[in-house]
Amino acid sequence: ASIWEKVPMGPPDTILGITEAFKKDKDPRKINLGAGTYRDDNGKPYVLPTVKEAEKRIMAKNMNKEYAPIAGISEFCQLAAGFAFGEDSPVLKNGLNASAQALSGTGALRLGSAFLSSFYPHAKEVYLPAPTWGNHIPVFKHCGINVKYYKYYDKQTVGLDFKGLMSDIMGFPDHSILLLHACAHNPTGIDLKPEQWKELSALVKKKKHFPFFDMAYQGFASGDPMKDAFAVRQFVDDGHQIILCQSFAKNMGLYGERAGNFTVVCKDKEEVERVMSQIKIIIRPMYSNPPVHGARIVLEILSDQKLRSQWMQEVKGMADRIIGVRKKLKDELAKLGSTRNWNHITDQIGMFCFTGLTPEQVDRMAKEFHVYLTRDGRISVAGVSSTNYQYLASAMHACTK
Ligand SMILES: Cc1ncc(COP(=O)(O)O)c(CN[C@](O)(C(=O)O)[C@@H](O)C(=O)O)c1O
Repeated sequence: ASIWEKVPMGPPDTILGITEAFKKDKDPRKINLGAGTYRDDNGKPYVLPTVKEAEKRIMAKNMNKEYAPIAGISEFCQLAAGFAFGEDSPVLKNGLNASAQALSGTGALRLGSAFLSSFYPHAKEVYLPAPTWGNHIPVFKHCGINVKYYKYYDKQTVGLDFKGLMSDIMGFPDHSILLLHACAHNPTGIDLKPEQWKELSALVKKKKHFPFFDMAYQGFASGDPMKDAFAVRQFVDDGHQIILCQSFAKNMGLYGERAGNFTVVCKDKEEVERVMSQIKIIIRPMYSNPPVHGARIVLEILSDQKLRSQWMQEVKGMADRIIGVRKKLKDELAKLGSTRNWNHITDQIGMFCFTGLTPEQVDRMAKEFHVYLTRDGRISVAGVSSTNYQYLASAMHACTK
């Protein structure tokens, strides 16, 4: 008998498993609306021109392939932190950010939960929005941090349940850890408005809660990275010492390069030293040090004003294409005679549209129409194009009328 005979078959990933099912489908009309990865209007992956230019410059430098430091390429970490907090933020000016390069957003989340698990001086449990990105749950649980939820999505209005959110957060014990999606909430595409972020910040301050920000889509929500960083900058301005997890997977199209940044905002430089020392102690036995190529690309782009502003245009172009497709899809549903209110398709923001389709309707979309989306009814809008939005609308209409 094999030593591993007791190993059970685990379930496929709720998100990445959709792509597997899509690949198996041979029907030419098939559409993949599962994983949150950008596609151009021809349904193809998009390598940003500024990324290609950055790679050319890196090649020309004939760099070596030595290990990066445990905490990664420090210029990358500083530029990434500046991109989030603002170059003129006191956090950067006074060197209060303990920042380490991470294996993209997931890696940063993992460092954050490991750090909290070892050092958070209050209850080791995190409150996640209901619903949230599926991977948030194991990222915390695997580090021994219990997960609970705060009200977020209002099924009736297919919008934000801000009252419910605020009353939950008011009711939690002081010093609770709150996971906050900085922009482009996944899976609902529903974000707080600036006024609501300010109200939430004041309440979090009153309750001494700990804000743990996940910003995986900066630039992808509104098309303006500075606007998308509003919540993070508001909370820091209000004096919260946040944790921030950043990903360059989407806004730079560096999915497979795993370029991310992890920051703990500290009270002074001495605290930064202590915190950095512990972050390095977590990283060393986990993966020792991060891959250099993705970080070098981000560094090339963020450190060159011309390349950086060209990149901002490219990010805006991606966000604008998604916004345009949302409108086309909503208008087509109306044209087909759907009597449902589909305003949420254009009210929502970022990579995802929370359609409101039930799991059974989602199953029909796959089985009868070869359209693949996650069972919570989320579609990755980037998978919709000017050549497939009509077919998609007809499938959605057929499953919901
Ligand atoms: C809220 C959130 N946070 C962090 C990440 C991590 O991303 P990465 O580690 O690649 O930087 C994702 C990606 N989530 C997906 O876009 C998605 O929900 O489809 C997809 O990439 C994924 O891995 O699931 C995310 O949606």
